[in-house]
Amino acid sequence: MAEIRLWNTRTRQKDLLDPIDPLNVRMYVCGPTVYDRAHMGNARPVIVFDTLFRLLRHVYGADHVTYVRNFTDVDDKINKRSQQSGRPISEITEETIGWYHEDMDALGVLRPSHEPRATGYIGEMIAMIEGLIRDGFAYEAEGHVLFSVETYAEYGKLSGRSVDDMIAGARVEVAPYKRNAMDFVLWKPSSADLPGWDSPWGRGRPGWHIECSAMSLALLGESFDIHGGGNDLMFPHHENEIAQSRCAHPEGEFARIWMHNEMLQVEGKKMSKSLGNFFTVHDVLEQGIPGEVIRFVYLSTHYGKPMDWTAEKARQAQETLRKWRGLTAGIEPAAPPAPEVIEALSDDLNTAGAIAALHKLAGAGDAAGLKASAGLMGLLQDGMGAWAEGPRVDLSAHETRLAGARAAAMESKDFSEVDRLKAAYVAAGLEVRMSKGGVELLPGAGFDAAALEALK
Ligand SMILES: Nc1ncnc2c1ncn2[C@@H]1O[C@H](COP(=O)(O)OP(=O)(O)OP(=O)(O)O)[C@@H](O)[C@H]1O
Ligand SMILES: [Zn+2]
Repeated sequence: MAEIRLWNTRTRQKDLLDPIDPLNVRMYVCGPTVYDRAHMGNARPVIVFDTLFRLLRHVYGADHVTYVRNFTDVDDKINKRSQQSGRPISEITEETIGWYHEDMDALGVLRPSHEPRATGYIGEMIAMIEGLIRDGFAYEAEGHVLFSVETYAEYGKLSGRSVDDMIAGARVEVAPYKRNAMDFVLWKPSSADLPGWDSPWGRGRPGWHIECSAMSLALLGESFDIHGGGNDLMFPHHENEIAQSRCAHPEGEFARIWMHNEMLQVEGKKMSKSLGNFFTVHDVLEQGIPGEVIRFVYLSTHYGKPMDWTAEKARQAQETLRKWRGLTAGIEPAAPPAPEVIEALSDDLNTAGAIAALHKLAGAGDAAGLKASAGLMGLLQDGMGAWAEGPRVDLSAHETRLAGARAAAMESKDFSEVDRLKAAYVAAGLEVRMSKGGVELLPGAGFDAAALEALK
């Protein structure tokens, strides 16, 4: 059996994955807050942990892995969206979850074993909060329940911060009823116009952090193998999850391995809704970029490194996938996938190394090995390759035509025909490269063969 090693934020080293129960390897990943379409940054953890899910299923057996990714469907951002738009909350969350499934399916992502919605686990959250109050880890104040960070000596250990650092670095909400500025909300009161549930502390709603603690406990138990999410969640969200879960169930370990993906960036800054520097997965798919091209681009960079999305990366990925789709058309995948690919993935999910191994398989003409190994990474899946089908247009005739027009224009000094052709090629989704050496036409993501046909 392949040995899987994963970088563990908690221990700051690559740890061997030694499942608590190899017959049920368990992973929890923080999912989206559902009030808007997922942006390209949000897709990164989804693709990363889907690839890990696929590897775990391969190594331990598809029936021996439980993967939970939640939907946060109660949150102040959702309330605000509802108030601004005048639409009911349930309508917004249902619609957003539908979009999320559509978009992630298009990226070749498997549905997790469970996709719990926070609103389905309010009773479990209340029970956990009651236990925390009973055991002295939390207190009630003015209708709120707060977790007292001073009661948990290891608070801040995951991200390696002291409580003083955290106070200095974080935008902590100062409230008169807090005993310590770092204490965080487990439960808060709801006015009549906000969603609320009856509780021992009056009608209210949960804080964000307790949602993940309650859902992971209900579906995975007190101890499980892997917890994942973006590194933007490490503090405070994951510190708070740990504090709540470890104090509510001191006999359990909560999560053994903590994995954090780095951010998708735009000009050196995290792509985020608050900065407004985002574009959605839906936008990119609508531009005609196939989902598996997006997936390939993401997997080309190790999850632990920041990355940018660029049109050039997408173009190269599309070219490679087109070639590989041609090579593997009608071929049955070999079983099992190539050992080099499994080895790379087992080394802290080295997807870039695995893609290098796929290139070698393709270079050696091992179509069956390529298909099986790419399949393990969610690439070259059946039913996702329609974009690569259909007759390939012979661009060489167009290249000759443009080169001829240019040669004529050099003589006549009238470049109007060259300009007309160039504009038509660009409009058809081609990239036009003209140098002294010659003319090259490269199909981009939005390539439209029909538009070329129409070119007179
Ligand atoms: N730029 C990014 N790159 C990679 N992962 C990201 C990025 N932005 C958010 N994520 C991840 O997306 C997942 C969903 O998070 P969530 O729904 O809370 O995002 P969000 O709060 O809507 O995003 P934003 O940070 O833009 O407000 C989390 O695991 C988070 O770490
Ligand atoms: Zn979480």
